[in-house]
Amino acid sequence: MKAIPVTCAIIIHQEKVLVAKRSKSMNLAGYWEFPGGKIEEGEQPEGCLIREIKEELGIEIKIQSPLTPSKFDYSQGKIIELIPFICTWQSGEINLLEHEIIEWLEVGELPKLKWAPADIPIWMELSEKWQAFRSISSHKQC
Ligand SMILES: Nc1nc2c([nH]c(=O)n2[C@H]2C[C@H](O)[C@@H](COP(=O)(O)OP(=O)(O)OP(=O)(O)O)O2)c(=O)[nH]1
Repeated sequence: MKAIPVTCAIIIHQEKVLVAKRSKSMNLAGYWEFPGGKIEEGEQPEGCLIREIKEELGIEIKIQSPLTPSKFDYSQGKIIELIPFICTWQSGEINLLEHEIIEWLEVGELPKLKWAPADIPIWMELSEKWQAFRSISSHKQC
């Protein structure tokens, strides 16, 4: 069965990570994820992610580096291949256009969330590599 490619953004700002809770209108409601979405035909993963983050959060991001994709079989033939990228916040103000809430968390707080299953290997890899990414600089000033 072919996996559905979905990109997601690990947005790092001031040594914290943005996490988003899926809203009632979404599939997997109530689960936490890294924002992003499905790659459309003819799209590259990076272009997809920039588009999705603008659509979901209303901000511009800069893609910094990829992490390892994670495949999860949600059953009934629905396999998601989640393709993560470390990103920084370039410009714009966050506006929740799809998610219920977002939080900025320290990496050590990530295990406490009820995660969409495909995301678990991704935040684990992020935790392992955190020293390399924690101080990644953002153009966005608070
Ligand atoms: N954006 C995003 N989606 C994720 C993550 N983890 C995870 O399992 N998913 C799943 C949820 C969805 O089934 C799919 C992404 O679809 P989407 O958010 O673009 O669109 P959707 O709600 O209409 O999806 P669907 O109802 O067709 O499944 O990937 C994640 O970290 N970010």
